[in-house]
Amino acid sequence: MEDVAPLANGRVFDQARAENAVRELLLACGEDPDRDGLQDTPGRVARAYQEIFAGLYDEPDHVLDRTFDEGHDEMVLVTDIPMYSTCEHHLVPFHGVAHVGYIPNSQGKVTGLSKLARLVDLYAKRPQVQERLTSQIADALDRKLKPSGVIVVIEAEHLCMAMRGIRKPGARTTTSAVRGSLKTSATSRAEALDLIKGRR
Ligand SMILES: Nc1nc2c(ncn2[C@@H]2O[C@H](COP(=O)(O)OP(=O)(O)OP(=O)(O)O)[C@@H](O)[C@H]2O)c(=O)[nH]1
Ligand SMILES: [Zn+2]
Repeated sequence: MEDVAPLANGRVFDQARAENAVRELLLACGEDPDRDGLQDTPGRVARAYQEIFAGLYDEPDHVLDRTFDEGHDEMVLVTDIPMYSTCEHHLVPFHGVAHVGYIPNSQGKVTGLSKLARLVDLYAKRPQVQERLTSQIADALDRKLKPSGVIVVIEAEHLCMAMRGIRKPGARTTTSAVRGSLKTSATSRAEALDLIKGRR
């Protein structure tokens, strides 16, 4: 792999800089980055961060480029999409599941089901807060599919609240974002939430 890999969206991942930063962090913590066991760590951590933040280099709208006119104008909902993201305050993971649904527009414009999970992954692989992650997924669907309604619900555990700080492992945060008819119609929204809650 080249040291500075040019990636989409005008951003680059600077491997050498990231390695140096990890080495500095180890030194700052009082560790010896040259001891056996840590020698390859800066390179490894840098490569891991390139993967963990891969969504910085992708254009979300491209995920939804392929659409089909299926004439289906009722709810499409994918639940329990596994989600791993990184809290931008502490750079530790928050993880859980995302539920993503939409009601196609009157032309019945739909996208592939996997694209909903791809969209979750793309935005999750950035430094994030859960609220923004949830809205960004909803807004991308709204923008590209121009659906009648969108709902995104994310349930996650934040390791910054579990392994440090307030130390409440198991505490779960739920966020939702609704757009269009799923925002304006309490009945449609209740139907979607029932499908999400009753999925097991
Ligand atoms: N709203 C929101 N807050 C988050 C998210 N992830 C982490 N946080 C919170 O961000 C806050 C940062 O608070 P600070 O007081 O600046 O940082 P801190 O001293 O490390 O806070 P503690 O975690 O309470 O120890 C904490 O309350 C975290 O729980 C998120 O996705 N959404
Ligand atoms: Zn945090």
